[in-house]
Amino acid sequence: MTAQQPDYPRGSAPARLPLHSPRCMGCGPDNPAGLRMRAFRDGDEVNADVVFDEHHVGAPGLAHGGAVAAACDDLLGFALFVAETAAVTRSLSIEYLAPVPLHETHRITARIQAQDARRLNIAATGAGPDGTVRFTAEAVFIVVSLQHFLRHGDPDGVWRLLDRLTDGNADEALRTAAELPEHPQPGTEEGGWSS
Ligand SMILES: CCCCCCCC(=O)SCCNC(=O)CCNC(=O)[C@H](O)C(C)(C)COP(=O)(O)OP(=O)(O)OC[C@H]1O[C@@H](n2cnc3c(N)ncnc32)[C@H](O)[C@@H]1OP(=O)(O)O
Repeated sequence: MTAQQPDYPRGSAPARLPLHSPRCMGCGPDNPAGLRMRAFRDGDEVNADVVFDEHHVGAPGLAHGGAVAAACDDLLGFALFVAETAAVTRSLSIEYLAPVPLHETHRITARIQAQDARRLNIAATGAGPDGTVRFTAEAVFIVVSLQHFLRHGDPDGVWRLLDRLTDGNADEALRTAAELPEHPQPGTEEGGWSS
């Protein structure tokens, strides 16, 4: 059985955020073993519903702790749209407060707690259908330039992501990134997604 991400069932006027990639383990619709989360921005918060299924089993009937951590990491990454900077997870800490049953919808909500130079502290909560918080996450993200992804990842995939984020201006974004220092400061023009 495959997790079916429900349409956005709660809240008001959320803005759907772009995928990290079609095969992203957290948000990619084309990853059959993925979590297929659909992330939304609601003011300074981001959220997504996740339904763990047989691909994500730990103990029988329950989600694997690593799958819960993956869902949190992916949603925390969407908070970068609020910060308007590219960054990567440096540390991630999960509190598993209660078992997470398969096939139940969990709403994960994340918010930036603090930003200091290149360091972003981002926190999330994950609640079951009755609103009970079953897990929380705290992470440190470190701001990086686009060169980080070009140097270490798949340049074609980065190009496609940028093309979506910049309305077809990936060429210019990548050209500009190539002229930037490796680690721009957040809040500067160089630190933004469009740089
Ligand atoms: C484009 C789509 C984006 C989607 C985002 C999805 C999020 C993800 O899942 S990313 C995947 C998992 N993460 C990774 O692959 C990251 C791998 N790690 C790295 O590449 C490097 O360690 C990297 C870039 C984070 C930092 O490298 P480097 O620049 O050498 O860092 P380093 O000098 O050690 O530390 C940088 C700063 O962070 C601080 N810092 C580092 N770790 C921590 C920590 N755990 N807590 C607090 N501060 C820390 C350091 O003190 C330092 O601060 P300052 O600049 O003030 O001196």
